[in-house]
Amino acid sequence: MSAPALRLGTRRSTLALTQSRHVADALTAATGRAVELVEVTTQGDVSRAPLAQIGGTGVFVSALREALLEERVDLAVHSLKDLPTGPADGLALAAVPPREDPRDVLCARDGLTLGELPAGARVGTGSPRRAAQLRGLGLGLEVVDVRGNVDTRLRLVHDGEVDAVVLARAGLARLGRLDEVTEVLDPLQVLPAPGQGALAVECRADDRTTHDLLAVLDDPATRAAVTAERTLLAALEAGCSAPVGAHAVVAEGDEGPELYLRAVVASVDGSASARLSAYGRLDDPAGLGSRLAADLLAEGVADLMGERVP
Ligand SMILES: NCc1[nH]cc(CCC(=O)O)c1CC(=O)O
Repeated sequence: MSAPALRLGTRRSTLALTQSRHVADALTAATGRAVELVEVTTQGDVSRAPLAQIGGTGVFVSALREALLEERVDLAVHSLKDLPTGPADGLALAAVPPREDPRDVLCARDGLTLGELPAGARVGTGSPRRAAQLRGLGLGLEVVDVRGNVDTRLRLVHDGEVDAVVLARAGLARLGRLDEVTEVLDPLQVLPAPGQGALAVECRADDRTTHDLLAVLDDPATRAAVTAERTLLAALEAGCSAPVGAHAVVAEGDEGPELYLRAVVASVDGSASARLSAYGRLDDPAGLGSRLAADLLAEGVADLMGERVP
């Protein structure tokens, strides 16, 4: 008799379902186990209130985690950047699959790039990190707060509500919507969110069977990169509440592969920011993340806080 299907908890958005199917297929291909998708509604999907008011990006995650802990599902797939940095009691991050291109992109009317948008152009984003970095470019762009799924945001451009939106390339790639991209933003100008483009596969910490099965999906290079990014974020969250961007890659050093981590902390109004980068050992990504966070705090980034951003 074959083992029962694994139950994979997922949000209902098209992006979440696409990501979850991708993980389900990879798991079946690698292990032969059938995987069934179980849709879980989260408050972040239902409410149109600003994310800050309903508890930040964690709202996308907590309903899935409850379903796991209540044993309604065996595993859950999240966008890693939506996962709070703190420890999750009773849960394990069983796999971090290979990451998509983590960069942000511009989707603008008439094929325009950032540099071609006229001063005063309205650029939609709900992310303080994107808003701060866009304002910091000094192009006179008007950042407009928008919410909703990827489809909704792209429609704002097509309907002429805004001149452009900034989105994660990874989400558009997974949805087959890369044709909407008018410019891939250089991380030297706009650094992505820690963990952007990566997925997180969680299971119950005491469920060794599922944990061991999921290990086949783990990509050590992606896990090292996002560990550095998220350790940096956690250290900065403790010290300041300004928008943070971070991106780590595995780079070839003189003595073999190492990690290269870049980060930015910006004031929400974009008037000030600090950018730093550092190399570190591939086998100690957390060490690199905390070191770069300490360097940024030593540069005084806690003073960039301004108005409080959750
Ligand atoms: N904030 C919502 C969210 N969470 C993950 C992605 C995209 C996929 C990813 O970054 O892995 C998006 C949309 C976006 O930022 O454009």
